[in-house]
Amino acid sequence: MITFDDVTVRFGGFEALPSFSLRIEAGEFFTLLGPSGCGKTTALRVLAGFVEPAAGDVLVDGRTVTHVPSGKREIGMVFQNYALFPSMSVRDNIAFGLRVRKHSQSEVDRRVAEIAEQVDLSGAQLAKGVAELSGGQQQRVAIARALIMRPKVLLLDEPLSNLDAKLRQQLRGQLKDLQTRFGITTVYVTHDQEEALSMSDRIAVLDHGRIEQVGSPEEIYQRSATEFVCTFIGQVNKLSVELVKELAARGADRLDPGKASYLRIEKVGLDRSGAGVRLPGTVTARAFHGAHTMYRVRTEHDVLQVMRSDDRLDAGDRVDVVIDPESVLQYPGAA
Ligand SMILES: Nc1ncnc2c1ncn2[C@@H]1O[C@H](COP(=O)(O)OP(=O)(O)OP(=O)(O)O)[C@@H](O)[C@H]1O
Repeated sequence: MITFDDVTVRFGGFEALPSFSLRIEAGEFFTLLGPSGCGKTTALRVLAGFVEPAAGDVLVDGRTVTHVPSGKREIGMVFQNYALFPSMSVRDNIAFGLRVRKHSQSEVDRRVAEIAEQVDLSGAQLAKGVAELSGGQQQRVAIARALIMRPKVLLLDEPLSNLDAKLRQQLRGQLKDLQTRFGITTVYVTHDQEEALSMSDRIAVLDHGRIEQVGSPEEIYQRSATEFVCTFIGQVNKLSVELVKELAARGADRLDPGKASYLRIEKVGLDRSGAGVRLPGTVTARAFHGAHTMYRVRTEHDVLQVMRSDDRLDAGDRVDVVIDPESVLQYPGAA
């Protein structure tokens, strides 16, 4: 549906995207995830037609659009700051694109009413000025304004990052529901790994303009392909050479102590019944987070961060740390 074929983008002498290739399927909720400056917005802007690549092509529905002007690409965009017209009413903001294209008044009225209902904006809200709406409502206006043009593709550039944490969480679900309901191919840009994991069908993790891994949220998280992906997604313990040697000596002979080794914080067992290699440890710190508790546990070789759903332990408690060698992720590189 969307293809980036060897796309290279340069700003002066700097290559923001070197030979970027990616395929996004029709109807997918696809996320470009990576740290600040990794090139995700640049990739989105190439797709939208705001940045022209130095080499390579972009295809939408099998048609090359590399040199097609932005306005003719049938692509809707929602930005971080919504880019709404502050002096216009909600209704006029949503109707803007149709009016520019000279649709009849009755057609505009019909489509505004239809889209407002789909994104849950009431008649009273349509009559308000955009500044009178909350951040979350303004975001729905921005989405309605994009969707009313019936684009083939919806691009969302960090659309939740201006909102407070609680609302952001709520809107993740709403946005995903909307996308499912419309079935529209969506490309989402974020640096927030939790957002990416909870909303996406597939994710591309980017670093320095290069794709490190493309996969489902589960693949990216459970089978991180590179050390960068492993440490960028979720929280991990880097294991010492001594600890990996001990695991290897105690039966985990697939583990290579010469490699960089990681264990996700929720994979460290503190439960006698767990399967794996047991190591004596002492809890040195505890932080209660409500739904889970974080512990620091000292073992002979390492201090491990541990996330547990129960909070029965305290600093000073002796515990059995249980490590299932199958959960250890290893990568070439410095151990
Ligand atoms: N118009 C431009 N001129 C020069 N350099 C640019 C331009 N746009 C982006 N860059 C550079 O290209 C790189 C990628 O930028 P981009 O905005 O795509 O990153 P990003 O991953 O979206 O980051 P953020 O999350 O901070 O927005 C950065 O190093 C940035 O400084």
